[in-house]
Amino acid sequence: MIEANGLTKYFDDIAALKGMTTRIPAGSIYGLVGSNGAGKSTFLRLLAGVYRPDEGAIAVDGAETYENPAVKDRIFFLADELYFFQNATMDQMARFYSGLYGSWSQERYRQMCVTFPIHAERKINTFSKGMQRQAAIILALSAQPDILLLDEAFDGLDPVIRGLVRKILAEDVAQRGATVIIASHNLRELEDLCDQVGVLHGGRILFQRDIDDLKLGFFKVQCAFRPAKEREDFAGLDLLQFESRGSLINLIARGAREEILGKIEAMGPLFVETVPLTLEEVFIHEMEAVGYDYSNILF
Ligand SMILES: Nc1ncnc2c1ncn2[C@@H]1O[C@H](COP(=O)(O)OP(=O)(O)OP(=O)(O)O)[C@@H](O)[C@H]1O
Repeated sequence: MIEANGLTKYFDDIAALKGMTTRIPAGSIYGLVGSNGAGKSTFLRLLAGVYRPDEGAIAVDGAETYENPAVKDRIFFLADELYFFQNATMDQMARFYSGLYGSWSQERYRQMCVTFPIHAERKINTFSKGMQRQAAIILALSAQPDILLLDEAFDGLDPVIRGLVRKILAEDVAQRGATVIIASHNLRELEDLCDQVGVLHGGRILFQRDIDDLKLGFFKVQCAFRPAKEREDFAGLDLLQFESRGSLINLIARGAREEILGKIEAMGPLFVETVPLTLEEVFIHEMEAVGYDYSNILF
C-alpha cells in the first residue's frame, strides 16, 4: 500500500504539491492524470525517494521513502526524460540494472529482447526516440520491481508497441502482484488499463475513482418514442444529460443498466439501446456533478 498524507513540495515559492493525499493499494494500476505542471512528476519523485517532502509524508507499506534503500530497491522509476550511460548498449545497461535490483530477471530480459523489435547489442544512442523508450521499458520490466513508476511512458511509442506494453503491465500486476503508477496528461491513454484514476490539480488529488465503478454506473441511452417524450417523462431516472430531436432521444443516466433499460422499456419505446460511455465522458460528467469544469483541468 502506498500512502501519501498531506504531501507538500515547494520549489522556491512554487508549490508543486499542496497537501496531496491518496492511497494506492498494492497489486493495482493507478493512473495519475493532470495537465502540464500539475505536479505528477514531483509526486513520482517523492515516491521514488528522490525528493524529501517539505510537509506531510509518503510511505510504502508504512516505510517513508526518502533516502530509504530498502524501499528504493522495490521501486523502478522510469522518468519522462530517459537516461542511459553514454554509448551504452542495451546489454550493458542490463548488466548495470541487474547489479542494482535484486529482483532482476535475466531470463525475462532475454524474452523481452525477442518480444520487442529491438537490437540489444546496438548502442542505444543510435535508436530512434520510440526505440529508446522501448529500451527503457524493457529494462524496467526486467528489473521486476514491486512498484513501477512510469512518467508519460507511452510517449513516442507506436500503437502496436503501446498495446504490447499494456498487455505486459496487466500481466505483471495479475501474476506478480506488482503495483504500477502511470502519470499522463492524457486520460484516453489510461482507459482500459488502470484500476483507479486520480486527477491531480492545484497540487492535490481533486477526484479519484475506481474505473469499474465509474463505467458500471453510467449509461448513454438512445431511444425513440411516438408521440415524442419530454425530459419530465423520464423523472424516474437519474439523468445527467438529456437531448431530444423529434421522436429521437439521447440521454445519459446514472444507475444499473438493467434498471435504466427496464424503466425506459416500460414506457413503450419504438426502440432503445445503450452505448458504453468512454472514460473521458464519465469523467466529464462526474466532475461536473461535483462542481468542477473538466475542460479547465485536463485540457
Ligand atoms: N526541479 C524543479 N525546480 C523548480 N520548479 C520545479 C522543479 N520541478 C518541478 N517544478 C515546478 O513544479 C510544478 C509541478 O511540476 P511537475 O514537473 O511535477 O508537473 P507535471 O504534472 O509532471 O507536468 P508535465 O505534464 O508538464 O510533465 C511546476 O510548476 C514546475 O515548474
